[in-house]
Amino acid sequence: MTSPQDNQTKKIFIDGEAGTTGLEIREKLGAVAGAQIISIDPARRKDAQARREMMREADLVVLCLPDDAAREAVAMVDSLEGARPRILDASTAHRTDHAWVYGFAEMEPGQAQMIAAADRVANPGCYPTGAIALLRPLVEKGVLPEDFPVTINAVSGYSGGGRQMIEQYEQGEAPNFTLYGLNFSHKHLPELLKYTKLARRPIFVPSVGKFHQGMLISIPLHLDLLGGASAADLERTLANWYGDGGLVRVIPTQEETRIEPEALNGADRMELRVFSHPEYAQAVLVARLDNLGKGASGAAVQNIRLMLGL
Ligand SMILES: NC(=O)C1=CN([C@@H]2O[C@H](COP(=O)(O)OP(=O)(O)OC[C@H]3O[C@@H](n4cnc5c(N)ncnc54)[C@H](OP(=O)(O)O)[C@@H]3O)[C@@H](O)[C@H]2O)C=CC1
Ligand SMILES: CC(=O)N[C@@H](CCC(=O)OP(=O)(O)O)C(=O)O
Repeated sequence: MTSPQDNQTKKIFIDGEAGTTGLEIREKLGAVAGAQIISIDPARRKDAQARREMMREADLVVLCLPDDAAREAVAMVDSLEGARPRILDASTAHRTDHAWVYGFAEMEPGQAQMIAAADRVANPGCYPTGAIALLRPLVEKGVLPEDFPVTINAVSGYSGGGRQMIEQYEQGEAPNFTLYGLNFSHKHLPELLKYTKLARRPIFVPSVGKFHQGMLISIPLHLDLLGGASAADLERTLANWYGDGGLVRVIPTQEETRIEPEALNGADRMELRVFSHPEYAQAVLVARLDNLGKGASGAAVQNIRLMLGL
């Protein structure tokens, strides 16, 4: 017999549950009332038939897979007969696909409602979460011209590279610090361009350091090239956009002159700051988040709750 309680329970299959992001989502969903995780036999976690069976049973399929495997998983859902689970994809595969809703609830008014109603939601990338949060309000409000030459610097903990990179670091086989993306073609650029609304391709210089998780995204600006906008204008625009008490918060910098990436580890929120010097007319916008939190599993659980009304 089914109780009303059971009727409200939503079944969630995490394809890639054993990976870095999958494990974190599973753990966080344990605390969400009404979320029932249906798990695959670990011995069959890459078996197409076993995965299809789970997909058929699920209300929502969460993909925590490499891009190609995520595309294959979507094709598997599409080929199911008589079942149409909704999909949340944590990979890069569908983030700029018009048929998918971008899963950044705070990106602009109405986005959370679009996520709640969507069949297919793409979870944002970790670096784009910070850069889009800083840039989009400024572009939309006309404070930053859309063709402004923007450079996005960023540093991530090594868990951002998934299981393989974690193993390299933990076996002592990786350098302390590495700049990368120096082919100007990092996989996040299409997503950065589309959702910042910048018309000029930004220069994106990511880096990875010898710490497990945590992330900073920083964007230096010469304010005299901004047509009169002051650092206070930038901060006010961001503060008005995000308001108080949400997961994206604008923090006044006061006397701070440094910031480190690990302070939000384990948290699902993100902090935005505008560092500046009035005399030199220079500013640096900084976003701080946990790449595994608001940059991955935190955003995923936020989207799961929106999609399933939990
Ligand atoms: N780590 C992070 O900070 C972030 C990650 N993401 C995205 O989330 C996705 C997952 O990343 P992450 O968790 O870090 O990666 P991991 O490598 O840690 O995990 C991926 C998991 O998928 C499994 N897998 C691979 N191919 C298949 C397949 N064909 N069928 C079933 N399972 C498969 C892997 O198994 P095995 O290890 O045995 O190959 C592994 O368990 C990626 O697309 C990534 O871009 C998004 C935001 C941030
Ligand atoms: C340190 C590191 O390697 N980070 C990854 C980004 C994280 C990732 O692959 O996930 P998302 O695209 O879903 O954010 C990279 O630069 O490819």
